[in-house]
Amino acid sequence: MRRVTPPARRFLARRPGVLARLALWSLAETGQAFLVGYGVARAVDQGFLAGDVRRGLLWLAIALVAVLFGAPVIRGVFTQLAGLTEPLRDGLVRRAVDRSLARAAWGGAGGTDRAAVSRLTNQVEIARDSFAGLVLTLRSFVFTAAGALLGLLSLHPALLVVVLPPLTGGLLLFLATLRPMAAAQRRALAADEALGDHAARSRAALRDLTACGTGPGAARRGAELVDAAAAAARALAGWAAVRTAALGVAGQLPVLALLLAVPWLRGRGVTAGALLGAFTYLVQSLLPALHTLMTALGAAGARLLVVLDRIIGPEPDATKASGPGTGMPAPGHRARPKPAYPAAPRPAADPPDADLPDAAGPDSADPVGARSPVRGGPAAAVELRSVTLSYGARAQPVLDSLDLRVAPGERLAVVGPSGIGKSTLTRLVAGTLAPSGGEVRVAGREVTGRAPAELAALRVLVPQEAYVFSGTVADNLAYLRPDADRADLDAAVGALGLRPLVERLGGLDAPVRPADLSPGERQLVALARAHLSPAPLLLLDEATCHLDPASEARAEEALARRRGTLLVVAHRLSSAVRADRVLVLDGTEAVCGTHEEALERSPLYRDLTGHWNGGPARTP
Ligand SMILES: Nc1ncnc2c1ncn2[C@@H]1O[C@H](COP(=O)(O)OP(=O)(O)OP(=O)(O)O)[C@@H](O)[C@H]1O
Repeated sequence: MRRVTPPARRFLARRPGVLARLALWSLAETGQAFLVGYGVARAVDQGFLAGDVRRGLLWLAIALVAVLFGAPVIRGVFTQLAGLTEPLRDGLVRRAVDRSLARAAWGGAGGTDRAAVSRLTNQVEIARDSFAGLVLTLRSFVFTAAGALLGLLSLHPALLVVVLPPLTGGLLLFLATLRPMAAAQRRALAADEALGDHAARSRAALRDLTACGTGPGAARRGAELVDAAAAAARALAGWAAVRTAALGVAGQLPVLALLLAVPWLRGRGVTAGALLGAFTYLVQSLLPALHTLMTALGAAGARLLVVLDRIIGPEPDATKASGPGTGMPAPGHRARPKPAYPAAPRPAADPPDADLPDAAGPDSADPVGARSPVRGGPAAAVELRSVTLSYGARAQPVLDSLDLRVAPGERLAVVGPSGIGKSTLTRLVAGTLAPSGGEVRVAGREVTGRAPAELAALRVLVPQEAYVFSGTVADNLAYLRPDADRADLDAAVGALGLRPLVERLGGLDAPVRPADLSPGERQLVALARAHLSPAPLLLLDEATCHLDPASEARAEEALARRRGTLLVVAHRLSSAVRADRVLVLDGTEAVCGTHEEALERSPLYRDLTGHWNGGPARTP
């Protein structure tokens, strides 16, 4: 109230003409309210009870004309009302836009004010409608009540003694609920905005969520916000119930009091006509006006205060806007930018290979919670046991009873014609696809059904379409290893041949706009990120397809030098030749061996190498 009152006063003070015209039309309402009860009272006392039917009918006709006169009065009021509501709406829109632009300017990229849409549309409309409703009802109540109370006084002062106490008592009771109701309304709006903000951020970060496997975390946060919004709405409904009870008391008690006081009033000389007139005032004018006022004040008034405060009140503290639970950076957050979900599960910050079964001692940390099933010997880096995969109950299997064992530190190239199942195999090994039959193990641990965070500790999958997010170069590189220092980042940049790109962008702290990078450059960034990852298994699914042969060779060599196992879906002969072994997928057949063995045993591989060499198929 304190914050909203001064600008509201200034707003009204600038429009004396509109207010004067509104008051004139409202005065007509006072006369109308007065005449309705007064006409009924005189019709009874001086007309029908006095045996003068004509006079009675004349007074009734006067009361009727007063009622009918209500229509042009309301029309006049509405015409003047637009002179208040429309400038208010324009002013609020201007204010909301100014504020959002200012926030965007402070926040820079990612610092935009996502609640602005809610303020510009929903909240401004709420303010305009609530303000119009309030002006209408408040004004109507004041002028109608003045007419009705004047009428009661003119009929008999004793009538006021009976009617006023329950009326004011009910009003006061009602006014006492306004403050807690406004607080509940504020909480409900805040919860609504937080939910909207979360939904907008989640939509913008869908790729991050999928890439990092943080979808369940974001969904949990969304569910919390939905619960909070529901709780706020319930609290609001609770106060609305209290207000309705207060309304009942204020609305019905005066009539009841008047009924009970009839003998007492008669004893004080109140005539039957005056009593009827008093009931007319209550039932026809005062109580309906009071009812509308209470409803409007309780709902529209509380809403208006809260919404005005959000639009013209002080800026919320940006640092508080994203509490620790939100997992979202605050608008204007300038500290080292992180991907949209910093709480995303990341691989354990152990040194590289700490997770390798052969590197881990008996007491070393076991983030996945399982050990090699083979006692005394190192588990295979990748192990497929009779793995079958069909995309559908009746579909032909893409992989059929495939057995494979890749030793720790080995480099395996997977080759085969388009659509044969190479990506399917990498997704199975990565644990993002469950086999229809058989078992997939990475570092001795079955991957199917594991939580994304556990999978992230075991392997990194770099797909063909490399993912680069808005942030600095360093953010992008260190995403899978947040504790990497400058020397680590620099080493990865050098190893992957990324230095010209980093220099062109302006160094490790320079911002990256993914759209400004070529597909090959994006692949280099993704490969350097994978290079830094502590996960012991690297899966490259045509992750170098946009690189020239020299860059590809350099990247693959760097990734192979990194301690750990490398599984590469190859699209060039050189890639297969560099590998320790080649897995040739050929429908239901699969051949696995060194390059020479594969050439010898697989006609398909011979065809492929012939094609890759640009010449006819080669037979050894
Ligand atoms: N989600 C899916 N639903 C149904 N079928 C799919 C799905 N994903 C892949 N397939 C089918 O499975 C087969 C193997 O696809 P996969 O992407 O694994 O082949 P690939 O060897 O990686 O092909 P490419 O070299 O063209 O990338 C294809 O016939 C493909 O149409």
